[in-house]
Amino acid sequence: MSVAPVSVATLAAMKARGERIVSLTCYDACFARLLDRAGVDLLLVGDSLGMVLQGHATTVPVTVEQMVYHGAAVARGRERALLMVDLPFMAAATPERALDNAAQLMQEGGAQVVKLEGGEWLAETVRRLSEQGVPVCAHLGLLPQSVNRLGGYRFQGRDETSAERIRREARILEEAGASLLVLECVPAALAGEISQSLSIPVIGIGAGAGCDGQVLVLHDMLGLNPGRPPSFSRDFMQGHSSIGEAVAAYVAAVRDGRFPAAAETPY
Ligand SMILES: Nc1nc(=O)c2c([nH]1)NC[C@@H]1CN(c3ccc(C(=O)N[C@@H](CCC(=O)O)C(=O)O)cc3)CN21
Ligand SMILES: CC(C)C(=O)C(=O)O
Ligand SMILES: [Mg+2]
Repeated sequence: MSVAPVSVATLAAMKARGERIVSLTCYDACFARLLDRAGVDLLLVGDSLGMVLQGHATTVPVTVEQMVYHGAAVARGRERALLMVDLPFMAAATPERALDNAAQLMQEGGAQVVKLEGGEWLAETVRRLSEQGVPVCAHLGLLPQSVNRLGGYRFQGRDETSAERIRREARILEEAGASLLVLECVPAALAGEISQSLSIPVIGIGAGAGCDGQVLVLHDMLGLNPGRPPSFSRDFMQGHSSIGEAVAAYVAAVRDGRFPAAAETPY
């Protein structure tokens, strides 16, 4: 028996009902099948694959072609879960480039939602994409594609000026037509406030339990991070003897609001 596939409308309805949205990154068909069957709602083919799979120090080297390759693999494994793909570094540098690259991600890469990193400057791009029928996920807070400007992977929005900028940009991108928002590494109070004030679902990573949903990098939550895992992650293999069990435990913990706990909420 098949199940109704998840759409951005499904996620909006979940937010309206107060049901938490469960998301993980996913880069291949095998994991897509496993995560889909475990009840993950939203699969993100993240450009984090440049670090996790390819061994780069940042996500900057990742290309649109590589996102298409992994997107298509995940698309072949999924059935119910919605498939979101990152536009990688510089792929949304102009609205025209963003439209061309989003077309490729959707037509060849199986993307059902396209995610892009950045604030107010992307409003026109979000409007154009959404006019063309592309569901867009905005991404604010820590922007890993800007690591060379930022000088490291640090929490954002910790002072009032920067918090107010994130609030404002979230509003602007929603008004421009974004269907979803990812908030990465921002204080829980700020993320909770933005989640309540926006009508679109807000998915947090390192952003506390007050968001409408949670996302983690798959390898981090399976304890496969070779270095020190980010402080906001949890190793769900602890106490579980299979990957399927660990993923099911993550799904249940997010749904019940048990993840992230205080220990995984640095600010
Ligand atoms: N494996 C992996 N996990 C991720 O969450 C992730 C990636 N890769 N690659 C792309 C971005 C980069 N991200 C990162 C990477 C490191 C930290 C980190 O170590 N943060 C410190 C806090 C730093 C500070 O605010 O001073 C931490 O302890 O969490 C955070 C986000 C999130 N994304
Ligand atoms: C960390 C998430 C949100 C992401 O953008 C990625 O995995 O690339
Ligand atoms: Mg990304």
